[in-house]
Amino acid sequence: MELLHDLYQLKQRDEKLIITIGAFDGVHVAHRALIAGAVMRAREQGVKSAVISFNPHPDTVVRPNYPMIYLTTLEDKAELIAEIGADYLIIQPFTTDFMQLTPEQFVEWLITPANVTEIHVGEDFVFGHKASGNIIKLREMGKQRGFHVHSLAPLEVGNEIVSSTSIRKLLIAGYVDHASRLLDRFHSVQGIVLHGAQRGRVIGFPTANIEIPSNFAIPGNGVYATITTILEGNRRHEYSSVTNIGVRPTFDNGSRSIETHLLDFSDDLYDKHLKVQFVAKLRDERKFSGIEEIRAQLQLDVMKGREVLAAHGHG
Ligand SMILES: Cc1cc2nc3c(=O)[nH]c(=O)nc-3n(C[C@H](O)[C@H](O)[C@H](O)COP(=O)(O)O)c2cc1C
Ligand SMILES: Nc1ncnc2c1ncn2[C@@H]1O[C@H](COP(=O)(O)OP(=O)(O)O)[C@@H](O)[C@H]1O
Repeated sequence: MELLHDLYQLKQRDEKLIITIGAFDGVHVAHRALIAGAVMRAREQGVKSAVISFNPHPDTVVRPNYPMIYLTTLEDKAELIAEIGADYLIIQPFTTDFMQLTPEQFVEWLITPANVTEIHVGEDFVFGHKASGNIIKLREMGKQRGFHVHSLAPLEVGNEIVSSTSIRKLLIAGYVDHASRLLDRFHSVQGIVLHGAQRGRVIGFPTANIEIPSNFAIPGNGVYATITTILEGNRRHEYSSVTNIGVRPTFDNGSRSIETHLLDFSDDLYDKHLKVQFVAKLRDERKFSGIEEIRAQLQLDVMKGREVLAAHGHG
């Protein structure tokens, strides 16, 4: 897949294109179905497929007072879209000027640089200033301008419509396993390992504390069975792990942290880049009477974590 930042970069190529367009935060099962549909059609016809998305998320510009909580970093989004098989990913900067485009101008922006033959979008797709363009308008414009519109009805998993909003809510409430069914993968959080109070090694469970990324979906406080990956350039080392998100009521009731204990691992992780995938919640965070009691619980957490991860085919 080729990553572009401007549709006009496609102009010189003079290729027929089947495109899909959206914010695609999380690249959840419905996004995947839409993108896979466009990729399949393009392959059938021997033309190229392009995914058009935005950065930052359009909601941050359209609703600036409403805090945005991302499900994916831009890098993860690109990687997930590449895995589906798209030929191009175009990340259009979403600015206040871009937000002002009328639906007609939006479609001109979309189709002028390239030879777009089909546009694949969800049925509820809206575009242009104040979301005044919809699928009916897009079809009308397609008739005039010579592209076909394919729409996908809202996708359900177990009678529930899949949406980035519902996944954010599930994660924040700690339902990481439920969220993973709508994502078709485990939700993950990445960060650099910071120095903590160095209490972990005293308890017998050293924990790598990762910096909490801002504006990102962090699962609710609690203890989770996780898979932690150490990212070093192109190298990735994966470990089973148990992770606590919270304020450590037994000790300091301090600032919120994400701390992960890697199983069958003993090495320095400070300043390393970690990715933690959340598989299932094990329990709520609690206040214990002291080190002995928390140590006994952590041993149980590790046992339970191993069981849960094994049931998911890991470890
Ligand atoms: C799997 C796991 C579960 C944890 N559960 C709790 C908990 O329920 N209550 C609590 O106060 N701290 C909990 N902790 C946090 C420990 O208290 C913490 O790792 C310890 O304070 C070390 O902090 P440090 O990394 O800053 O040295 C948990 C940590 C892990 C790894
Ligand atoms: N199995 C492990 N899981 C997590 N961190 C480990 C592990 N083994 C060694 N470490 C190292 O120990 C550090 C955590 O020890 P800890 O006493 O909890 O200190 P801190 O409070 O600074 O996090 C990690 O950042 C990492 O460098």
